[in-house]
Amino acid sequence: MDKQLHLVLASASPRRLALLQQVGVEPERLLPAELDETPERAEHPRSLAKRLSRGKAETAGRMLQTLGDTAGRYVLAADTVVAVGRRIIPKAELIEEAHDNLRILSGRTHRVYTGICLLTPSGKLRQRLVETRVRFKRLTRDDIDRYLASGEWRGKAGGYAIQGRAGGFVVRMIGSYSNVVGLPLYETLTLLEGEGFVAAPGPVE
Ligand SMILES: Cc1cn([C@H]2C[C@H](O)[C@@H](COP(=O)(O)OP(=O)(O)OP(=O)(O)O)O2)c(=O)[nH]c1=O
Repeated sequence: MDKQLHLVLASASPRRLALLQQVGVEPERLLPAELDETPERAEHPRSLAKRLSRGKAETAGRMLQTLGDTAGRYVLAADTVVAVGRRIIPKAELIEEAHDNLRILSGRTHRVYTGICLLTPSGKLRQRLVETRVRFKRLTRDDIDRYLASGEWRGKAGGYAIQGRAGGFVVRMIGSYSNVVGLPLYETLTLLEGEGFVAAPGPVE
């Protein structure tokens, strides 16, 4: 027997929604939470991903309270951070930032951390932090120029999207692929199943 939770996805990311739907989870509502994503001084990338995912869930939870819409609601949020060692490779908004990011990632192994946070109707926070290691090929000037022209880097942690052209830069990956795209599916399902979620049988559209 399937059991859907009354789930609110605190995200503006179409990729996070698509990943959830891929495994049969259909949020009842989307409630993006805008947050200042600036790291604290010397903050470790994994702490940042954890802190921001929690902040997004709590912010959306407060918004629901204001709207008087909390009864039985679960809130799910995530945050993805790319890092080389302790160095955070920021989300690229400008082409110059994307260029600098790709130069750093070229020929190196980096880590992608996604924090996920589930806020339950009784106010409990359930959190996970998932890490994937990714090694990029050495990028030529041409690789970088073409990638910048694609625009796929915009708004992406680390300045790239593995689900697009940058998939062709990946020499090796250890860990969850969905974690890199922005929502680690195994760990997310485990959290939801811990709260009683059971996916509907049969193929997902
Ligand atoms: C590394 C990588 C990141 N990303 C995306 C996932 C996230 O959307 C984004 C990281 O930024 P986030 O701040 O984690 O998420 P967001 O601001 O896009 O969405 P929201 O906070 O509303 O949930 O980068 C990819 O799509 N592919 C990749 O390969």
